[in-house]
Amino acid sequence: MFVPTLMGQCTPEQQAYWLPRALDMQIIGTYAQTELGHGTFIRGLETTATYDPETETFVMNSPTLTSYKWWAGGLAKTVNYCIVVAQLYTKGVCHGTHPFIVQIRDEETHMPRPGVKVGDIGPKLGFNTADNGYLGFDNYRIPRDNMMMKNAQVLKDGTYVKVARHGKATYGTMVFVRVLLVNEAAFNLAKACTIAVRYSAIRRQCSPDSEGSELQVLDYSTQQHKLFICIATAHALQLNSTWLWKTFSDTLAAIKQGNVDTLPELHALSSCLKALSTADAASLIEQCRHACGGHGYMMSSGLPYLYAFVTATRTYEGDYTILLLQTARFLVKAYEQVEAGKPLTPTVSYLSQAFTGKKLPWDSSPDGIIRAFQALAAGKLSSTVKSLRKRLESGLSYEQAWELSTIQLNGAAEAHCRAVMSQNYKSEIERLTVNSSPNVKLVLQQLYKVYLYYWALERTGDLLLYTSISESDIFELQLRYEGLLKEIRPNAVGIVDAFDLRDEVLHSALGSYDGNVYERLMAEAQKSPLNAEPVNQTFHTYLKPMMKGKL
Ligand SMILES: CCCCCCC/C=C/C(=O)SCCNC(=O)CCNC(=O)[C@H](O)C(C)(C)COP(=O)(O)OP(=O)(O)OC[C@H]1O[C@@H](n2cnc3c(N)ncnc32)[C@H](O)[C@@H]1OP(=O)(O)O
Ligand SMILES: Cc1cc2nc3c(=O)[nH]c(=O)nc-3n(C[C@H](O)[C@H](O)[C@H](O)COP(=O)(O)OP(=O)(O)OC[C@H]3O[C@@H](n4cnc5c(N)ncnc54)[C@H](O)[C@@H]3O)c2cc1C
Repeated sequence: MFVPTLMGQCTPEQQAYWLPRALDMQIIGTYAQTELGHGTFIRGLETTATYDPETETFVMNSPTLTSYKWWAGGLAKTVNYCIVVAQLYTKGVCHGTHPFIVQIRDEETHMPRPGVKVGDIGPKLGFNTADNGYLGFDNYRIPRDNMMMKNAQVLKDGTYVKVARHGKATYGTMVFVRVLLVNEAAFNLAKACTIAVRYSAIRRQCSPDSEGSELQVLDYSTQQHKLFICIATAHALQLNSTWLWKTFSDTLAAIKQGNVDTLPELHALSSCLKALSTADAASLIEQCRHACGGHGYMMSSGLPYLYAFVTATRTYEGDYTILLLQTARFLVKAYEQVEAGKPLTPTVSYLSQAFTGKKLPWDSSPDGIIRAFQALAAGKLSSTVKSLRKRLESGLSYEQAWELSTIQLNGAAEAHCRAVMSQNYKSEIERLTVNSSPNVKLVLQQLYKVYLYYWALERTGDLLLYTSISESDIFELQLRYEGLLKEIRPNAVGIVDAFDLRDEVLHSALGSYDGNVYERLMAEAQKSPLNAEPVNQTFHTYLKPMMKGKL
């Protein structure tokens, strides 16, 4: 995040100085925004940067315990520079949060600079190879030029000048990383399903027909139900990430030309796609672990590590709930635009046809299911706006009415995101398989249908509310879904092999290409320090005295 922020928040002159140093690793930096007391609410950050025109420096301070920076990766022991997000004061006025480049350690000795308090935050659920740190300042001075001045400037005399065309331009790095995280979610989920599918082809358990041999667990319908949605979701996330990256690049190009019109839609999209992709990836990686039974619980399976790593992505760079609420703000505005007969931006354009007051006729084709997901999102949005307005009519302020409606707002944003993801999944497959063989197309279509049927069956309650789907339609869809799992089964191992992940990347005794699961589990077990000696010292120190009654 250090380098992208240098690129996105510095003037060309600042970039010319800082970027070569960072890219050559002459300096190592991190992004220190979150504090002990505030992560989500950026406007509530407490670290201060007060401009002193006498010395042309900013004085950095951490006025409270809760103002200590907390979490930044590599901050504890590795980095010598930081981007610090702090409340900017000049001429006695607070201008809100701004980013600053702050040297925290000596470039030769690596000692913390006087006035800098830095350390490690301690062990975490995962991410333990990153020395996430804390950081506080005591009247620590940095040169005026170290304020990142692309979007706002403080002149030598302390005059504050706003440059950016958009009020949230300083949040740019977060948008960029949210876009990257969709890809990260796809990649890690692909790893987990490669491990779980390969293992399920090796693992044999139970014999449904008592005379026959034991089945590969991958042959069980319930196992296919657990795993094939993971493969389909990895594809859906990968294709959505490609699409989102293009949307991001187009918006960035427009911003460079001075046009910020598409930024709100990019923010709404990157927020909900980051939220849903990281949440889906984390829960499906856990599902892959379940699918591997006891051996999935071994660290040597690679799955606990993957889960611990990915579940953090649901929180960092904007918590799941918070980001969905950002998308919900955008959706409520889109609803109002429909009411006012105004045009809508592309990803919400489906809303213009949606508020008919009638249930959408159910159509179980893939296109029909996407339309049903859109109807569901529109229906939820409409009910949410009704709740919001009812609360406003009862005399509540907008903020109070909004707060009370946030559960529904999140539901509407989640449904919208699922509709967008399904639509993108379809259009990206079509775009990318124009020249593919019929068999490749067939397999990709099967996985795509698994995704649609799975989520339709997960959301039958909502579909009953907002479409004309009947009990027999649901029954028929269930049978079709179960049939599809059997069609995919013969290709399942080939499909995960096609992710093309090397054994070194998977790092799993269960998921290696050669399938030597039991040999690898045993080899990994031999590495346990407890196997280094036949009798452990604890026997002599504790067990023997206890058994002899001498403890
Ligand atoms: C593969 C890479 C691995 C990288 C490892 C990364 C390790 C982790 C790093 C981190 O976690 S860094 C810290 C990240 N922190 C966060 O993400 C904090 C989350 N919080 C926020 O983003 C914001 O505080 C908020 C929730 C968006 C709210 O901000 P604020 O209070 O300032 O705004 P609002 O009043 O809610 O909204 C006003 C207005 O602004 C629009 N808006 C908000 N954010 C953006 C944005 N990024 N871009 C464009 N527009 C934005 C928002 O939609 C509102 O618009 P209107 O509705 O008023 O039109
Ligand atoms: C592994 C890891 C690495 C990180 N790396 C960095 C880094 O490099 N740099 C950095 O600056 N930060 C980093 N962070 C911090 C991270 O960005 C924050 O933890 C994250 O943004 C969530 O903020 P929070 O911790 O304040 O959670 P909180 O906001 O305190 O969330 C707690 C709960 O309150 C809920 N909540 C909060 N506000 C509202 C609201 N308005 N409405 C409804 N519910 C609400 C949340 O949904 C959540 O359920 C990292 C975090 C982790 C876990």
